[in-house]
Amino acid sequence: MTSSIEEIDIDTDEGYDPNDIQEYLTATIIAQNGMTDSIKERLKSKKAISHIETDKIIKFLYKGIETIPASHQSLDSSKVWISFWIFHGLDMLDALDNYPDISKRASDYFKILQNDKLGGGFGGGNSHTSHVVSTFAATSALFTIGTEEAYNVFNREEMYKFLMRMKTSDGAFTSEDGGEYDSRTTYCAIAVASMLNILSDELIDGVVDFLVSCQTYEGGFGAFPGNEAHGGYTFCAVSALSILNSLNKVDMDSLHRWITFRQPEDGGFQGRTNKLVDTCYSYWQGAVFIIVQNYYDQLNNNNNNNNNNNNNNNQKLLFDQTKLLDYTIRCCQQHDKIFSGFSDHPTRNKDFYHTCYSLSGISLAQHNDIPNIITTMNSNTQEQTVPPITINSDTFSIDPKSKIVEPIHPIYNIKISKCEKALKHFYSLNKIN
Ligand SMILES: CC(C)=CCC/C(C)=C/CC/C(C)=C/COP(=O)(O)OP(=O)(O)O
Ligand SMILES: [Zn+2]
Repeated sequence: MTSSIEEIDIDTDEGYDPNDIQEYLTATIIAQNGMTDSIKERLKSKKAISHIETDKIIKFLYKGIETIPASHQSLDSSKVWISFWIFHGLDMLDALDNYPDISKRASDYFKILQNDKLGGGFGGGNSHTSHVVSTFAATSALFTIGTEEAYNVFNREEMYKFLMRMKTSDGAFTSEDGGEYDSRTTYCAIAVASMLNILSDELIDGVVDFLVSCQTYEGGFGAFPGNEAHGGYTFCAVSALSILNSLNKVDMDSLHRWITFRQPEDGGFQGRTNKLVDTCYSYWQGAVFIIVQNYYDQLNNNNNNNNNNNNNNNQKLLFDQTKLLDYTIRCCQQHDKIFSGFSDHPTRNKDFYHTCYSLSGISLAQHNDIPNIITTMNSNTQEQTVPPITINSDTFSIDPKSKIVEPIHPIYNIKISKCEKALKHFYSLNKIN
């Protein structure tokens, strides 16, 4: 096999065999071959454990509540995100609620981050101006804390004014006053408004058209019309369209095809064509698979004139759940004597972001029937119905003693029980518009 791009002499065709596709080596293909090799190596090494090191992960996350490593200094504007990654990671392992004083400490801190006398919304760090993406992280963190004290932090009237101020004339939302806008900022605004029961006709005017225009010829969605399809932005566009009940406007077959090709034989998900698998996409792309599945399920139910949301019990998901668990748990769990957590790739260090989204992806892959949650917990009613969610039995073939991570809502990435409780709370309050 040719080992570098330079060795291919295209002009003379020397050494070029059109039947051997391995000859077409590019920088990204070489990187992918390296990734496949590092996965194979990892699977042979003692580091490849097949159970989730629950206690050590909890220790890693607890430590993060008290001390942020000096190396995270540059992430000052992401304090709100670091809080969410840690809280949600712990919550999925059922280790958040008993942490001493967590509700009061988090609520007091998030009150400081909320700019309710300065135009609404939340900043990402102390004294930061409001940002739509930080506001989504703050909302998710407080939903994850899940107490009345946490819910009472929100100033919904000011939040509504903030989101209305962020609206653009083409149906998107800017990140902040004078900031950029894309499918990500638009999802964050729509998700927050639907979570807090402040979604009005005026707020959503034009949003569906903007999001639909971000779908590319590949089938996935980009940040902006004409941008390359990417898993993060596809999650954002498809989730927001699902909240707005408008997935019928999407070229769903093309999206389905695109997302199916995002799980190469490495087992994990890649964010875009020809790029490396990475554990954060276990959630971003995993959730897209589930939203697509829920869309087809609903379509089939409607075609069958059947009003039950779904009749298939123990319905498997549209991706290879075992392979995703294998990549995430065995290849990317980085453990030492005391701590454990997840990295993006087999040869890298653990961090809070990948620990949160790896556990979120594991949660999706360990459960079947999760698509039904989207239909029954649709954030526009106080009547939340939690459907039966079955455990994917393949998870036990990887390790019979597997820890089952708590099931999450695929669109909001909040533990189901916390999501149900918060939505009931906010949908019992007056709608603001
Ligand atoms: C709700 C919310 C804030 C969602 C954000 C979702 C989002 C845009 C995630 C993608 C972030 C990410 C890892 C980009 C990597 O691009 P890269 O070019 O470094 O990596 P690649 O090679 O995997 O594409
Ligand atoms: Zn990543």
